[in-house]
Amino acid sequence: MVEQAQQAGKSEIYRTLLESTKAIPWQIDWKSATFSYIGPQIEALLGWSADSWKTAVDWADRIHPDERQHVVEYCMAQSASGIDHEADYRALTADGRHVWIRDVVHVIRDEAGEVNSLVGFMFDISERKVNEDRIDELQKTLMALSYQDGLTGVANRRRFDELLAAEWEKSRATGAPLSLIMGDIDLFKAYNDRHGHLQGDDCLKAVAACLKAAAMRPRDLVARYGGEEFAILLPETTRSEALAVAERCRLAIAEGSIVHSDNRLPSMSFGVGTRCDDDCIDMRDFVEAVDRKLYAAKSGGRDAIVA
Ligand SMILES: Nc1nc2c(ncn2[C@@H]2O[C@H](COP(=O)(O)OP(=O)(O)OP(=O)(O)O)[C@@H](O)[C@H]2O)c(=O)[nH]1
Repeated sequence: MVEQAQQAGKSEIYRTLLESTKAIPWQIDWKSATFSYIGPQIEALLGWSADSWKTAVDWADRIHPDERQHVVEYCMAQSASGIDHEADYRALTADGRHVWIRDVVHVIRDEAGEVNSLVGFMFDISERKVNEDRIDELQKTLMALSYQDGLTGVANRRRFDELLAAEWEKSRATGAPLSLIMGDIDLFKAYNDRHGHLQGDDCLKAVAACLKAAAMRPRDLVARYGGEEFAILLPETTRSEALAVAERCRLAIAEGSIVHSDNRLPSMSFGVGTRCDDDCIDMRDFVEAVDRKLYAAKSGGRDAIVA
């Protein structure tokens, strides 16, 4: 009698403890797939009353459709194999929102070793998920910034080098032409001396914008190669198409100006090269050859294109 009373007292303590935690305890009978217990705290979290959780189907129906199939299949397979497991998913609330849940599941076996029931805790991990999403976003932003020129916003040298290597390999493998334009602002030192370094910076930004507007295909890449030199990588672009892009760049700059001061932009010289099947030289030699053409355009009088 005393033992029974003690036992009942203990159960009461356990229940009080279970129902005062933030984690939500639950139990499912494996054979009938019905809830034998779920903590009343579930209502505060999701809005569904404890007695509305009758079967495993109620649980599955309240999982976000994007992860429902995966989560249900995974939990069923682990449970059937008698393996403790956990799953993260968005649970539907009674008012149509979703809350990120981590369900931690323990498999209880009977004396014969057969799965008898599942017991677990649901944890509200929405705050953690929000933080994880923020960290993911920050990482993406950092990644993008590490490939961007801080002044002009176009790709930086690092991005250019990586993409050139990748596009070079693609071009070699497929035989598709790959073109490169190298452009350098003419007499930029004099421009800086006349207008000041800050106006020089604005000039670089305006030039970058003109080049971006001229290289329009999705795979084209405008990069700041260094100082006042820019590179434009043009995958699957023939020599004559690349020449047309270079001419568009030259004209855009001739017509462009710095927005706030209305100062005209200095002219720009360009070298253009195309990797074709028959002149499969080394990638570095290719870049150097295009650079030599650029300097030929400079020594020929500037504001010119040499292909
Ligand atoms: N404002 C500004 N100037 C820069 C930047 N990077 C390089 N420059 C300047 O660009 C100028 C390049 O001068 P040079 O290499 O002598 O060539 P140039 O005067 O353009 O003459 P050519 O190339 O022969 O037409 C230098 O004065 C650099 O200081 C930058 O980020 N901002």
